[in-house]
Amino acid sequence: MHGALILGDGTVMEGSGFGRPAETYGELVFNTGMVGYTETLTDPSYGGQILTLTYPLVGNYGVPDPSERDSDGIPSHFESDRIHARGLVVHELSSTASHWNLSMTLDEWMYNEGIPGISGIDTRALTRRLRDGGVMMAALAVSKDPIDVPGVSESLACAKTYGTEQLAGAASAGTGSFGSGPKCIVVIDAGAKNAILRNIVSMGYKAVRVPWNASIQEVLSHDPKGVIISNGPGDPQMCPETIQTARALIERNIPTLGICLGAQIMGLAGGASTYKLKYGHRGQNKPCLDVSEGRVYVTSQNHGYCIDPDSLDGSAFEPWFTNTDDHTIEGIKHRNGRSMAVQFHPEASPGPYDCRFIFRRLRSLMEEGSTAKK
Ligand SMILES: NC(=O)CC[C@H](N)C(=O)O
Repeated sequence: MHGALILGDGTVMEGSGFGRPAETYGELVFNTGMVGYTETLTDPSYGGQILTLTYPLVGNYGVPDPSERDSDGIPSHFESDRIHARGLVVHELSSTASHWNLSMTLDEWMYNEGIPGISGIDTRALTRRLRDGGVMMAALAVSKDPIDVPGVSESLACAKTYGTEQLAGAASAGTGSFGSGPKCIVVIDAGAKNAILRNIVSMGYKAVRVPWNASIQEVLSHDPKGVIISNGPGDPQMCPETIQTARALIERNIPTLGICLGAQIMGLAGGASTYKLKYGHRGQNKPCLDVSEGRVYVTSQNHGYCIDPDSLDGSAFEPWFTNTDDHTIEGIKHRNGRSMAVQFHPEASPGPYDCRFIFRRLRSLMEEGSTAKK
């Protein structure tokens, strides 16, 4: 099949199409992870984006069975119930996928999900372009017929830009309850990954999922011991309802953990501000320093926005983690110790499990009250 990737700066890259023939538009971002395309593509935080992978060979272990669920009813291998990225750009698509739990190839899965992909692209050269020019809107066209590049470029110029779309609402899976623990943690779902639910259940708590725009009354109606504000796509400033609920949780001293988009929302609720990074952090080996303990963790990340460090002065929060590559803020904690937020992904999936202790910090806060300050 024909495939063309057309960037907002006028660059055109032609390759072979795979997945579903379609034309799609989104913010083009790159991820440096070497594995984990199943989890990455189903991560709702990629809503509104076309994803390119720097690792050169993709698809060689296929895709597991989407219907497999664990005993708590949470999908075993997928981070949500569908692919959220709008398109996929790879260098080489493996033609010989093989794995013990493979149920289909990446090409078949993307076809079934209606998502176009392109291979034969020098994704490392493309990544250098994004690092120099910053993330930009792009079009991906896949067709059995030759691509009308000028026509697609024209449509790209009219496409809605990433930052102006309300993406969290579309990514939010709505209400649900998982696990059977006697006490519950409410997850405000702005596009929550299933790994967040798995971590809650594995701590012996019930996970109660509420929509991204749930009011404080709706959250409190579940009598939660704590609350997690989830990851999700888009600009955090497009989520005023979630920011309002976060502010109410902070005011009530309810143990709360924000993750990625949730961290940015917590920051905004506490009086800090956010800004857009030039090309974001997306990968599985991003080093983060715990500024109070002087310890560095290897973290999984996927974000394009960040909390402004200068705006933390005079806000309810202080810095907790910084990124040792570019010194941006990667975590904040409330000055009263009752709420905290991390920009990276303690739930991993994909990525290292080194930061699962963040969930245990929330548990300490819920179970020991204000003694668990860190
Ligand atoms: N993974 C996330 O939650 C992403 C948060 C936000 N959409 C960003 O890009 O910064």
